[in-house]
Amino acid sequence: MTIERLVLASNNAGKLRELSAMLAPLGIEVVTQGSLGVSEAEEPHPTFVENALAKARHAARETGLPALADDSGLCVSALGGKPGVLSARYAGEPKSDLANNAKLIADLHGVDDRRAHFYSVIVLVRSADDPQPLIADGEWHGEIIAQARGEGGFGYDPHFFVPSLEQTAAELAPELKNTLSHRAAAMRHLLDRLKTPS
Ligand SMILES: O=P(O)(O)OP(=O)(O)OP(=O)(O)OC[C@H]1O[C@@H](n2cnc3c(O)ncnc32)[C@H](O)[C@@H]1O
Ligand SMILES: [Mg+2]
Repeated sequence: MTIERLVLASNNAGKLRELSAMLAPLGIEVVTQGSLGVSEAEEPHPTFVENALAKARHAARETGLPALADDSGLCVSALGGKPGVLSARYAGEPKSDLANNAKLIADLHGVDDRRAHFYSVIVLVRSADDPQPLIADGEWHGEIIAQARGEGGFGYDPHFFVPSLEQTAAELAPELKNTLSHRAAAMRHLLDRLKTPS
């Protein structure tokens, strides 16, 4: 599959930064859906993969370009996998990282089991009705800590502690997060598939 230009189907500044950095070495021209005036896609589905597909198809339909979307979230063991697909709006509307983190920490008050993982599905469609979308996923395991640490990243990163590094995702240099994260793993798998002729 040869792609010269694609639209990033996300309105999340943190994600756009990370995805753009990961795609930079490929020599593909990357444009954000915001710069092309794409309307906000619905994300009504119970699974990450369905929401990622919906976002990618929507951006491809509105721009006529190949589109890449990420649907991701934080899955906390003691909360039965929540906030999961609802991670962006865990504390309700309007979306707020601060409010989401406050709710997460309140929900885990007094809970010993702090295990959690981030999950990302990245979907690439060549056109809105592409019958053969490229789909890849990745996970990143860690623990939720009550005290926020670090200024980097976005979303739940200040509370996502990686024991092997003794740092939160927000304390990691962006280049390091971009090699270790759920999104990095999904992107690696996707790019492997992209390189395979079909
Ligand atoms: O749908 P788009 O426009 O891409 O932006 P979004 O923020 O709504 O994205 P999602 O619907 O995929 O929701 C993902 C949420 O999961 C959280 N999240 C995902 N990846 C994360 C990461 O790398 N670090 C911290 N939080 C993350 C964060 O709260 C995101 O808002
Ligand atoms: Mg979203």
